[in-house]
Amino acid sequence: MLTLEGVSAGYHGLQILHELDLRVEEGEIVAIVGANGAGKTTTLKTISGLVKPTAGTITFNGGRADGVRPSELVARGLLHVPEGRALFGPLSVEENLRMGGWTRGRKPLDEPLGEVFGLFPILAERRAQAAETLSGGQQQMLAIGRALMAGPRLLLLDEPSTGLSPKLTWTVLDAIKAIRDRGVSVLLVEQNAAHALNLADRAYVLESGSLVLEGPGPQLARDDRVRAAYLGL
Ligand SMILES: Nc1ncnc2c1ncn2[C@@H]1O[C@H](COP(=O)(O)OP(=O)(O)OP(=O)(O)O)[C@@H](O)[C@H]1O
Repeated sequence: MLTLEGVSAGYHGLQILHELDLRVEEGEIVAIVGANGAGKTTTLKTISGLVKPTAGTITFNGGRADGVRPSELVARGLLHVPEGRALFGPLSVEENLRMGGWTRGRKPLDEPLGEVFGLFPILAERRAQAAETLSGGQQQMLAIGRALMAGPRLLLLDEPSTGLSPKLTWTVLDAIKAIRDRGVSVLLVEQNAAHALNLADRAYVLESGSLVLEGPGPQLARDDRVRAAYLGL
């Protein structure tokens, strides 16, 4: 579904990512864990076309994805939910969700809207409330819900548990599993390695812009280097 081969990228001539090889298969939850500043967000931005790679190739769903405009990638089913969520604050929950459905053109949005409300019933209850007045957890659900409105094949999620209480974190993590079970692949970036490794079918460890380990989530969680560096054990 998604393949990165030898991908390097950075900002203003400063290289941040070094020759990344990474893949996400259909129906997988894949996590990237790493410390602050390791390049996790930059990796997602490079995949979604917000940062241009300086080397390497990215393919998505059988076609080239590097050098492609972000809006075209969205139309092809590659959706990025950024850290900070980027909601339309003064607009209502329902208006935010409907904006997410722009790729469907003039088709009615009742069906995808119903699916999002089924996944996150709290959003149905709050459908008329301004996005900026939602709690942090509700805003995260809305950001994910808005991406789902486009009918994604792959969701890129940047730190979905940031700022959430433990209970809400589990609500969001359970929703990510439910999304995968509906056939959407997920690439998840998390500083909270315990959560990410627990959830992921496969995971990568990113250190200073290089991928240094790869394996099934639970197996990486048992790796001594991962335990010492990222799980505080
Ligand atoms: N727009 C930018 N211009 C210049 N440098 C940037 C820019 N965005 C990020 N960087 C730098 O790139 C490096 C990687 O940042 P990135 O945000 O990808 O890391 P991260 O692993 O997501 O970190 P965190 O967990 O703290 O969010 C950092 O050194 C950061 O300062």
